[in-house]
Amino acid sequence: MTMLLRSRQQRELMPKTLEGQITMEKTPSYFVTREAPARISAMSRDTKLIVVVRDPVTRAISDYTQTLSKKPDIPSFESLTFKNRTTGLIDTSWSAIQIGIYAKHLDNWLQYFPMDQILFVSGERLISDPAGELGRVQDFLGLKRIITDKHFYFNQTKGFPCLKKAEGSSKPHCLGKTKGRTHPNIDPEVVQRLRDFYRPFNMKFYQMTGRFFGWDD
Ligand SMILES: Nc1ncnc2c1ncn2[C@@H]1O[C@H](COP(=O)(O)OS(=O)(=O)O)[C@@H](OP(=O)(O)O)[C@H]1O
Repeated sequence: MTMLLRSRQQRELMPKTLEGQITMEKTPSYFVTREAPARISAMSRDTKLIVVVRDPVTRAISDYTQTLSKKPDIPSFESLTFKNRTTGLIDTSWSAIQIGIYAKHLDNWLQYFPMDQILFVSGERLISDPAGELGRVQDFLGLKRIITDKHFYFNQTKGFPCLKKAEGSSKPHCLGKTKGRTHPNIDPEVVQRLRDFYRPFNMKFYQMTGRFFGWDD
């Protein structure tokens, strides 16, 4: 569901939750949609919010890779990055770049939700230590730590951790074909320019969340 609904409509679409159950909904665009915090807060002020974030530069390239897979004729990443390549002025209106300005989006959410109702999961740690990251998610949701490192194995071919057994099955489960696509090589100067661009926003984001995500090493 990518469309944002009015709070009453949205509540009606959500399954009924019994005592002891948690209803979850996942929509990537909520985090960057201006109206989302007000509407979700109107639906329920107690909603807990979980956001997976990764290095905004890699995120932008991943976003571009996804679009490229659907529209192979789009201009290069390098040309979309700049408003003016000569002056190095970055096109912050390009969604692939805009979405990675996490501190700005978080500011918008903090108008409606306290920080302790928002959990940021590290996309990098989700790959290198899935059980550790999911431990944080379970704690945040007030759940027992049921999912541990025993549930995962690292699949070298896929380059991601996979579940040893999928829910209701005895077979392993890995991420689908559209996850972990190979990214195109991007001009290192453009990557560096983007690193410089994001650094102050990343610093602000680390400060706001109290977590150092390590994107600026
Ligand atoms: N579990 C887990 N751990 C770490 N990384 C993950 C995970 N699931 C998805 N991904 C990566 O996120 C990128 C986009 O996937 P999404 O599932 O968010 O896609 S979507 O926005 O819902 O369409 C996509 O990035 P790329 O690998 O760069 O294409 C996915 O690989």
